[in-house]
Amino acid sequence: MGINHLASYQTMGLGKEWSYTILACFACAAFLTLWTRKPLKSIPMPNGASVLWGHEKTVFDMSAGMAYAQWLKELNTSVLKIRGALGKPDLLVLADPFAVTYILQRRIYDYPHSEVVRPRIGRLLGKSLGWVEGEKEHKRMRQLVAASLSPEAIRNSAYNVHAAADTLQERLEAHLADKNGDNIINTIDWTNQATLDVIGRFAFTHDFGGGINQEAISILGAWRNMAKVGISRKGFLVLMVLRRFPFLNHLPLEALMAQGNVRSTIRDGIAKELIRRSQRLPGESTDDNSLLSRLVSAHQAQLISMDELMDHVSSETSSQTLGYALWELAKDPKRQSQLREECLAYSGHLSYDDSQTKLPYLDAVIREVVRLHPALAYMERVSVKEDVLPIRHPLQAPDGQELKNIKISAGQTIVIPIHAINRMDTIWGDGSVFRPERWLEDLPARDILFSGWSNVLSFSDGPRNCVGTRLALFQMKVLLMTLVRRFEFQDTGSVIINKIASSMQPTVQGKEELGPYLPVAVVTL
Ligand code: HEM
Repeated sequence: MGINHLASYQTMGLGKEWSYTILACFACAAFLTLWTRKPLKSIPMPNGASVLWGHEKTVFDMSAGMAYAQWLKELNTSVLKIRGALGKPDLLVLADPFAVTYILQRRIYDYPHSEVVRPRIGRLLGKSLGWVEGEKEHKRMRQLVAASLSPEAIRNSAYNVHAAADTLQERLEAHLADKNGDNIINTIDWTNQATLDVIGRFAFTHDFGGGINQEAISILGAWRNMAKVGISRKGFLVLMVLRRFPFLNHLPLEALMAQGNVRSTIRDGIAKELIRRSQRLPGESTDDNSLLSRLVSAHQAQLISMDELMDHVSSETSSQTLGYALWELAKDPKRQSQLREECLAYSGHLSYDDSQTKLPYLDAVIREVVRLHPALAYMERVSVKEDVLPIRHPLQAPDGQELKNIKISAGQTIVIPIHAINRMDTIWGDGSVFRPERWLEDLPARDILFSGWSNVLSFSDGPRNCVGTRLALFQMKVLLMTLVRRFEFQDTGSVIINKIASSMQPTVQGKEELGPYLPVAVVTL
């Protein structure tokens, strides 16, 4: 190990002694791993693993999700393994529909989040629905949250989404009138403000002032700092070290503290106040079905803790997806006009029911953006016991035999490369192309499609799929419709490289130091 790597650990805030401890741990771990490395021996592996970082540095260096796509294509396989960083045992990468469906739909409680993802969710969002593991506990939390995100709940609260969309429109109009010519915006900033505004109004009956009042600035600022650290080289090092040595999760590292800051900003800043306002006397009846109201009632009935209660202000995923929608449309003026025409032909605010059927092109655009730009580029899970995974596409073992399933041992880390799966040419023909029309044509043959919402994995699948899917889709439709009716979006020519900090973060090539940035030019119509 060279001096530079030692220096890198020190810049993470670990200090010299810790750095030496980690290096010693690494040396032992690497030795043990190489000595005991037996499982997955018939699974293909790409070339190019480095001794120190395995294949994981390549995954980090390339635009998010691309390395998996490249390896799956090169090896002409739907299952592969990659070398883990710092001597971590090989990771199994699954892009096979049978294996993925088996895990997500049938055995999800045997495949909890990996040891690095779970503490991260805990730090970011607290011990909320996304964090909880175990069937009983998860079902309890899920039931609690799901009713507040049902079609009925969204139908009844659609006016909140409309109010946030109107505010966004007014603010952008004012910004463009004011700036006089400076019309390039970072879409992510604007969509972050709008989706925070939606979740505040929808779930917490709380006004974030269009996403720009002091509370909103603190929350979005904390998210941004977390993302900036997460996408940096330092963030990668921390992630790899934590994954290899989970006990380090409890150290005061800057990258971890940045995640913790997001949560404490939410907790200390607004969550307490929201709860205080919503407290009602025990036994007092209510037909209020809002998320906050249900959580507060559950808290009073001691069904969930104060911690669990404070963990539901999250809107980043919808914001990023919406940002990518504007960026794709900016690069494709013809399709943008087609969408505008359809949206202008619909008068007034979009109702939840109409959003399901009345605007087919808007629906197709949203499906296409969700497919091409999944907010989570991949999911990591760990098997709790030995298992045999079914696969649709048999593998060729080195001895020439056909493998029709994969034996895995307890503790096996599994990567489900959502981004690569969603773009597979073997399913879509032109998987990397933005072509909303594919959703208006016949879909590919059923037996090659994955399951999950709209046959893509962006909202995951099975009992732990995204419980907020309906709200996410409705708000993205309303916000996008509002924007394209009033503004034209134009390409700036910037090359976008996607990075990951919990979720997908677009950056401009050569300007990565700016953090998440997805520029488009905007003109008021
Ligand atoms: C485009 C927007 C969104 C995308 C792409 C998305 C994607 C996902 C994915 C992939 C998961 C599974 C994560 C895993 O198991 O590791 C998930 C879970 C979850 N999502 Fe979303 N999400 C979005 C918006 C939302 C919204 C708006 C809400 C709530 C208001 C929400 C709430 C949740 C919750 C609570 C879970 C955990 C569910 C469980 O474990 O049972 N999401 N989401």
